Amino acid sequence: MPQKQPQKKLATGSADELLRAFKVKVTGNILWAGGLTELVLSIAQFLLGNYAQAGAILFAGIFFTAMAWFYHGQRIPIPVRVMFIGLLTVISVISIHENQTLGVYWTYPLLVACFFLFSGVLGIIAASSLTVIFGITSIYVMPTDDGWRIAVTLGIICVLGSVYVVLLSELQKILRKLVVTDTLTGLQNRHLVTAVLEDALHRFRRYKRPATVIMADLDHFKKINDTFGHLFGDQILKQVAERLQSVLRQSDQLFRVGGEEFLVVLPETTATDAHAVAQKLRALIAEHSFNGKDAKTDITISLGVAQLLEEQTWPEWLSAADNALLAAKQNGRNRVEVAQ
Ligand SMILES: Nc1nc2c(ncn2[C@@H]2O[C@H](COP(=O)(O)OP(=O)(O)OP(=O)(O)O)[C@@H](O)[C@H]2O)c(=O)[nH]1
Repeated sequence: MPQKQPQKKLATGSADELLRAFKVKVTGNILWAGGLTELVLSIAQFLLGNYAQAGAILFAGIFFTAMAWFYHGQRIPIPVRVMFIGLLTVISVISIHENQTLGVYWTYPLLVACFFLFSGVLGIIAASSLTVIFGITSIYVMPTDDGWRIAVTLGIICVLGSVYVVLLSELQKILRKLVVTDTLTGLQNRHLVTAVLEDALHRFRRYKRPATVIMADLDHFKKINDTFGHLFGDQILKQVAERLQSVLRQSDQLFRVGGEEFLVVLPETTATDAHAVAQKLRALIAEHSFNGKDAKTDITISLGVAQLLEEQTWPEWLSAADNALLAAKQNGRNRVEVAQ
């Protein structure tokens, strides 16, 4: 039985872009909200007669609002985010020192904001640092019951937030895998094809490294479905995927790009070598029968090979392989054709 090779790790293209755009929006909104809240708070402190605090908060408010406006719709650099948290931490520490318990209220939202402003481990590090700083300050300023209570509740929020971040990152990994995986065969689906082809194109243009694609399509698959049923057809597709994968190298990428259509991207491979690979794939499918739950059948596959050419775009490259596949079908199926 052919061995299935592990899938390679790759960026998820548009799924990652969506996530990045969402993060940009969230961090941008936090900066806006933080800046505007500071402006309002500075007025309140001014009216209460706390002029030094009002001045510090006003400075922070103007700075953050300006940053939010400046980086509107863009990724906010980490140093700016660190400044945001750092400045508010200093203000909170002063506030705890001046107002005791009343000053502690602002530490909780600030702690939670760390998890939104920084992703993954960075968020946990930022929140832990704040917990330590606010905890020590509270115990120092209010050494009896209050200080310890505050330190413990801050610690609990930090731990819960960290657990949530880890959970979220695991969930993100699973979702990323689901987005790029064909659920029937376990192969990569067409989601990553563009990224992989563009990468090959880049290597070709920059380092003159060859790359070739093989477009493969099962022959008369409709007949298999019609004769044995769709479930049997699914079993065949799974087995075909396993057989194809078993022949390929670790560096080759196999995709299921359509119902009974597969794409192989072979980096560092010329059309001559890819033709040999395609022949091997063809023979592997044609030479042994496929066993489903209640039936057994023979099947063949047609393949089109195209090496990336100078001045070709990736859609033109793919289209060349498609045309070669069409030629293979027209010339009798169960054969390999190479793009001219
Ligand atoms: N079982 C199963 N069948 C599928 C799946 N996706 C597509 N198909 C079937 O694949 C068949 C493709 O048929 P055609 O496009 O006519 O191609 P063909 O019969 O293989 O003929 P040629 O490609 O010309 O050799 C259709 O019957 C689809 O229903 C799937 O996920 N599972």
